[in-house]
Amino acid sequence: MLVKFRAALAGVLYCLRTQINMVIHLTAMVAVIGAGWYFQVQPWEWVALTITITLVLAAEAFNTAVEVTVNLYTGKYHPLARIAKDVAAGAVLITALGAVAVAYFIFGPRLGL
Ligand SMILES: Nc1ncnc2c1ncn2[C@@H]1O[C@H](COP(=O)(O)OP(=O)(O)OP(=O)(O)O)[C@@H](O)[C@H]1O
Repeated sequence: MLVKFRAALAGVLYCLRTQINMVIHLTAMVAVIGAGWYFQVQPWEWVALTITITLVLAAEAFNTAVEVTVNLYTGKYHPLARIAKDVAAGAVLITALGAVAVAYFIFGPRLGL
């Protein structure tokens, strides 16, 4: 069990070491938590923020897994490799847009937007 946990942790650390986007997402997460604390958001809003942040980070991790898997399969240009990576990146984009929407609904009114 501990071995599996260590392997999963190694996967997260790999993402942090190699993916600048993961660092950007984590920075945004810290900013959102700070804003939530500053504006004293409601418990249900913390739930929405937590789910949203988790989705974005998980999507980025899956995106990294897809990239590495495609690179393992081929180092050459292949239309399917492009599609696989583009779709995985698209999944991250979808979660990021959702995160912007959630942030807008929660912080927008407090910022007078
Ligand atoms: N083997 C390939 N064949 C065809 N297109 C590819 C291939 N590898 C990458 N691409 C294209 O280049 C884009 C960027 O690929 P890359 O592997 O650099 O992803 P990335 O998101 O920039 O990853 P990283 O965060 O590691 O830099 C992909 O979204 C895809 O459109």
